[in-house]
Amino acid sequence: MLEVEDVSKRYGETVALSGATISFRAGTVHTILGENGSGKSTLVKLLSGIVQPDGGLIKLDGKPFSGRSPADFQAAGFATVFQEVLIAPDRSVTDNILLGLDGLIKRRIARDRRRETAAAALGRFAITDVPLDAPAGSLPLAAQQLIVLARAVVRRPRILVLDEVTAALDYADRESVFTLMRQLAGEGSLLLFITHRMDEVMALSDRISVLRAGQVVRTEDCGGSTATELLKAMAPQTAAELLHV
Ligand SMILES: Nc1ncnc2c1ncn2[C@@H]1O[C@H](COP(=O)(O)OP(=O)(O)OP(=O)(O)O)[C@@H](O)[C@H]1O
Repeated sequence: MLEVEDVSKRYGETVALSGATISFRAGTVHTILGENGSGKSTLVKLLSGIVQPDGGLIKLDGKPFSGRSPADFQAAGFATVFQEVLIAPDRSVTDNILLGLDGLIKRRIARDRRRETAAAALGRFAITDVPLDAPAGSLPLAAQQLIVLARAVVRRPRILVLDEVTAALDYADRESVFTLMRQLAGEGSLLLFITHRMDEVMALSDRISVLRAGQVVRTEDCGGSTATELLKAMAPQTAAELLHV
């Protein structure tokens, strides 16, 4: 469904990604595992149109995808939830969830349906009650994280990229987000899940790619390696220190 082929990205002297090749399948949760600085966020930015690769190709449904901007990627069915919570603090929760959607689907959602649409998106996974009319900036970080997740879900993306999104959430909401991810994958979407939490990786993933120093060092089905083997692939030095191997 989605392929990243031999993709490279440098920032000045720093090589953030080097010859990265990963094939992603529809209907799967595909986890990208890597240490800080391994290139995960760069991959996320490439797959949301925020940065362009220096070389290589992104393919969608077997054809080169030439999107150059976030709007192009959104129109092609991508949605990304970033590590940093991006909200319009003075706007209501409803406005924040529907932000940009009116333009995207080329029609305005009728006024009376706005709250209903926002509530339905949140209702798919949020356990914590999030007041729809409150200014989003007045709410705790965890509620803001739920808002940006709902903003992605309401678009019904084919490809949903979640970059370290569970850190701010409490246990119940986190579990519920995981259930949603499995549901969306079951409905045929591709879920790209960026994390460095091994417990989440093993519980959720269908496929796993490991990034190290900008390179994809392996892609395999979950269960192909133990958590220890994945840790060794991701961070050999840390693994050696922790495991005395
Ligand atoms: N805008 C930038 N300018 C210069 N260097 C950058 C920039 N963005 C990323 N880098 C560098 O590129 C490399 C890969 O960074 P990236 O943020 O993709 O890694 P990451 O795995 O997402 O790390 P983290 O988990 O800390 O977000 C790092 O060495 C980083 O310092």
